[in-house]
Amino acid sequence: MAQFTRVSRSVGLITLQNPPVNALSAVTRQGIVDAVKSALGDPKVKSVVICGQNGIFCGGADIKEFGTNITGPPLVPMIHAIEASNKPVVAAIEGSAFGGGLELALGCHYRVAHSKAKLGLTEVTLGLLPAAGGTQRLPRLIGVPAALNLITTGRHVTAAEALQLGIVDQVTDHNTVDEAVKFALSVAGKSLDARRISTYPCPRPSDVDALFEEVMQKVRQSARGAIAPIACVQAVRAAATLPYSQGMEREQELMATLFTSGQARALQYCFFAQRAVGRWSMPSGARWDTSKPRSIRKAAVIGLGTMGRGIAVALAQAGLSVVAVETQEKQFTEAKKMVSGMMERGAKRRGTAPPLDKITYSQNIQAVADVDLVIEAVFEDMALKEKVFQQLSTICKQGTFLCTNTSALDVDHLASQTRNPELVVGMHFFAPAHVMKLLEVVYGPRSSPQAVATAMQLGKKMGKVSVAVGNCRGFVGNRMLKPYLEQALFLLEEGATPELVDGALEEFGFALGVFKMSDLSGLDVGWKIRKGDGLVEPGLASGPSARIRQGRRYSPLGDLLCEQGRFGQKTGQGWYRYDKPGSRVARYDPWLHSFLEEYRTQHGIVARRMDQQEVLERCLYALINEGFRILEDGIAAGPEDIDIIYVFGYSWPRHRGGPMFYASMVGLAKVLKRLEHYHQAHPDIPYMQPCNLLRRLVASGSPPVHKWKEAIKKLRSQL
Ligand SMILES: C/C=C(\C)C(=O)SCCNC(=O)CCNC(=O)[C@H](O)C(C)(C)COP(=O)(O)OP(=O)(O)OC[C@H]1O[C@@H](n2cnc3c(N)ncnc32)[C@H](O)[C@@H]1OP(=O)(O)O
Repeated sequence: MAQFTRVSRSVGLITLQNPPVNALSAVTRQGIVDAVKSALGDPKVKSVVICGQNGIFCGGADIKEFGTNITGPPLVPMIHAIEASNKPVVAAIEGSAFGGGLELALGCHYRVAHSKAKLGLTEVTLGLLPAAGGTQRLPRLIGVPAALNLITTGRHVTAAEALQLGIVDQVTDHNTVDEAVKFALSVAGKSLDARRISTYPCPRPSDVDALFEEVMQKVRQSARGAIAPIACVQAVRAAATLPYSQGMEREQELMATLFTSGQARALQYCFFAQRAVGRWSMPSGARWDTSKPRSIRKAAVIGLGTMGRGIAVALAQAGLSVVAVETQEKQFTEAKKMVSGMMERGAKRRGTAPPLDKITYSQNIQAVADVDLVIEAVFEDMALKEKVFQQLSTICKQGTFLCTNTSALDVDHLASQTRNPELVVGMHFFAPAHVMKLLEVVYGPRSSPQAVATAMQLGKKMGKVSVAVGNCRGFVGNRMLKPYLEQALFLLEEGATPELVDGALEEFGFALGVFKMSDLSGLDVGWKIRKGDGLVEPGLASGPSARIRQGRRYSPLGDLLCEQGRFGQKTGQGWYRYDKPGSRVARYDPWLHSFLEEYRTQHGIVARRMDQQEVLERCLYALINEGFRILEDGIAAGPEDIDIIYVFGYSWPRHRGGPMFYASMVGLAKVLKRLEHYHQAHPDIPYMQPCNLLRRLVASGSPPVHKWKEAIKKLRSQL
């Protein structure tokens, strides 16, 4: 709702009251319409201020209403009535003014913002466009290039930048509402002719066609198949080329196509899923709201390889004191230099001072004796990690949380090396750890709720999206990646090329296809793991049995490349060829293609043609099937956890909502049918055998993704 009061005798104050973010729900819109009517009808009111309660102006349209039959007064005429008012209306912006919130402010005649406020037309991040006049007013106010930048990215601007761009008229460090009231008193009775943005001519760039063509090309490239940014460009083009009323019609038309699109549903699902993962629970019944985290002031990182360095930087940037330990001399010297460089570059980007003094370095593990939490990031070797955990358990003060950054190893086994296994959890960061947003917090059967709560809170402090998951080989992300990578190799054996597979996945929306990604990460990483698992058999025996290992189909292609020293980008050769070691542009490699042909001949495989559809189905459905197994095993609490891991850690295209959401959009029955088909065709690939949970969900009528958690609980209780 919205409340109308009169302050300073002649200022009508309209306060949006819809906690927590004053979203523009039907009731709130009705409240605003009524309050504006009261203010304009009150002869004592000479000017009006619109603000939001609890320090936040407005979080925009109520996203929860989008999937429903929307009632109440629409935003466009409501904002238009405010702009058309003959009494000056001032927006008092505290906290956030996002989406429809900023559009409401743009309908006001003046805007006063607190210095800490953030503003943005964020609709594009939800698969929409600013359809309450935002695409038509903003370019008229700040010009086409700046408006295009804000509208197509949805980025948040600070009050200072908003002032510089001309979005706000005044920035204050004081009480924003008081300042806005003063402002409103000062403009009462003044002409509003020059204050209604919709009446401004849109500044027309000299060569509109060339500008929009260039922007469209850039946006298409970065959108990776998302349609909303493209519609945003089209809407702004309408502002630059059409009168306001026709521009508004175009805005509405474009919005109508987006509103019901699967992409908007996917992006809105991601918005809520990202928040839902913070409300974690464990099979023991422990939960986010009943488990109290401990405050961590001083932390240690053991091992300053690539991951350890990134983790140390992330901790220091979050304001913690960090003890960084590396026992190897060469790595120690190199790491100190690298870490300082990373912090300096980060600080330069943010315009702050680098927190260099937050980190102390040591070559002696004893230096961690007084820290509150340790993150072990040594080489991925169980024997080495066991030793580190045994040492930590004796060195650290009572109650220190011991965390491992392992990406796949058994967290419970590491816990068993310590005196207090309840203090042990996994904190699985993604490279580069100071940049990537995802953190998997892995609990073992003995991890205490407090240890999980503490790791989750620490992740939040570091600006991460933290997801609590159970302990199994590869946890959620890497466990699901295995069948995906495996399928890609099998496709190559059967006749595909890295270009075909990567092309299909990149068209689907991944930033990099599976082979380019492997070249980037380094092929030797997986090779070492496979060697450890006893899967690698050097030499190339022929015949089908050479491709069966441990009773299931196996492709040695990756091993054969590694045997040739082809480790990917770092060696200049992998699945592609690079101009020199370390180069990033993947080029077609004739050697690889002859190698694949030779391999097929040697193994009696007749290459067949395959299309992008098969590539997508085999790679993605194998991954999704494993996702269902993870849900069945209770390793992830719900589909949202899996989806957020994939969107934030594995570049799954956000506009497709994550693998489990994608499966629900494709239709569970179809996913099941295709898995059955591929399993029949390839009975030696166990990953293709449809998971029981998937079968049971289909049998129970394929409930929508937001009902899976409940359905799984019910299915479990029937067992
Ligand atoms: C056409 C379309 C138009 C006109 C639109 O306006 S589309 C909506 C555009 N608005 C946004 O994109 C803003 C979305 N919200 C945020 O970015 C943030 O919530 C915030 C910056 C406003 C506040 O952040 P924070 O303080 O961290 O709080 P949370 O993000 O955790 O949010 C708190 C709860 O509020 C729910 N919420 C937030 N925004 C909306 C909204 N616009 N509609 C409905 N609900 C909203 C959010 O989901 C949290 O609730 P729970 O999920 O935890 O129950």
